[in-house]
Amino acid sequence: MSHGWGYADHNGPQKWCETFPIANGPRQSPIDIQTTGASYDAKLKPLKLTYDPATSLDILNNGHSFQVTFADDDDSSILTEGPISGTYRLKQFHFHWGASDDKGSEHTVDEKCYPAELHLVHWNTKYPSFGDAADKPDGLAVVGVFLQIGEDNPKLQKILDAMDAIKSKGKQTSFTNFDPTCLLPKSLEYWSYPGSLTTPPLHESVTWIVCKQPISVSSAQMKRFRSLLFTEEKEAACCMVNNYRPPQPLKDRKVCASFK
Ligand SMILES: COc1ccc(C[C@H]2SC(=S)NC2=O)c(OC)c1
Ligand SMILES: [Zn+2]
Repeated sequence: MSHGWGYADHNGPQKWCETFPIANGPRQSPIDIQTTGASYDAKLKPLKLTYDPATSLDILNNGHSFQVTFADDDDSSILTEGPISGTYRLKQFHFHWGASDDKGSEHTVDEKCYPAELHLVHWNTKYPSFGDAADKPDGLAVVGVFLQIGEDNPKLQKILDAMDAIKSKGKQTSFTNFDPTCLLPKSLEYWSYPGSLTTPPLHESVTWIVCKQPISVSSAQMKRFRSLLFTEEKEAACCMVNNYRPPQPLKDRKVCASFK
C-alpha cells in the first residue's frame, strides 16, 4: 500500500498481506467461533478484572477507531486468572462497528455478526512495557465483548457525549474517572483461543478472551458511532464505519470454553 492501511477497498483487510505478510499467518484474528467445536475446559478459571477509574486518561480518534487510554505504570487496572497466568495491565479499549446494524463485529459466533465489538487490551507485566509485550506470543490479552441492538445502554453515555470532541482523526480529549467494568456483561463466561492483533501490524501476540454474553446498544446510539470520521478535519469527510477485519482461518487452533 502506497499509503497507510485502512478499511477501504484500496487499503483494507484484503490488501494488508502486501505490507504485513503475517496477515496469512497461523494464528490470525478474528475468527468465527463455531460453538460446537469449542471444548469446555474445567481448568479455565473465571476472569478476574480489577479496574480503577482513576487510571482512565483520555479518548482519541486514531483514524481507525476511537480509543480510551489508561495509565499503566502500576497494577491499578489489571486482568488476572481466566486463561492467562500472571498479571496483564489495561492499556486501552476501543470498538469496531459496521455501516448498518447487520454487521460490525470482528469475531462472529456460528457466522452470526453483531453490530459492534468492544476490545479491552491488556499487556503482560512480565515485559517492561506495552510496546515490548505487543509482539510476544504471550504479550497481550484482549477481552472482546459483543454489542447487540436493544435498549439504549446508559453505560455508553459518557463515551457518546465525548464523541463530538473527537469527530475527526487526531482529535483527543480528556476522559477521566471512567470504570470500564460498567461495559462488561453480567456473565463473564468466555471462549478463549491464541490469536493476533486485528489490525496491522497483526502481531500474533494475543490471548483472546471473547465473552459469550453481549451488552446492549440502541440503533440510535450506533448511529452516533457512525458519525465519527476516518478523516482529518481538513480532509474530505469519510464516515468511520466498517472498521472491522473479517474472520480468518482457524488453522491448527482449538477454541476452549469456560462454560459447559
Ligand atoms: C501494537 O500496535 C497496535 C496496533 C493496533 C492495535 C489495535 C488493534 S489490535 C486489536 S485487538 N484491535 C485493534 O483495532 C493495538 O492494540 C493492541 C496495538
Ligand atoms: Zn480491536
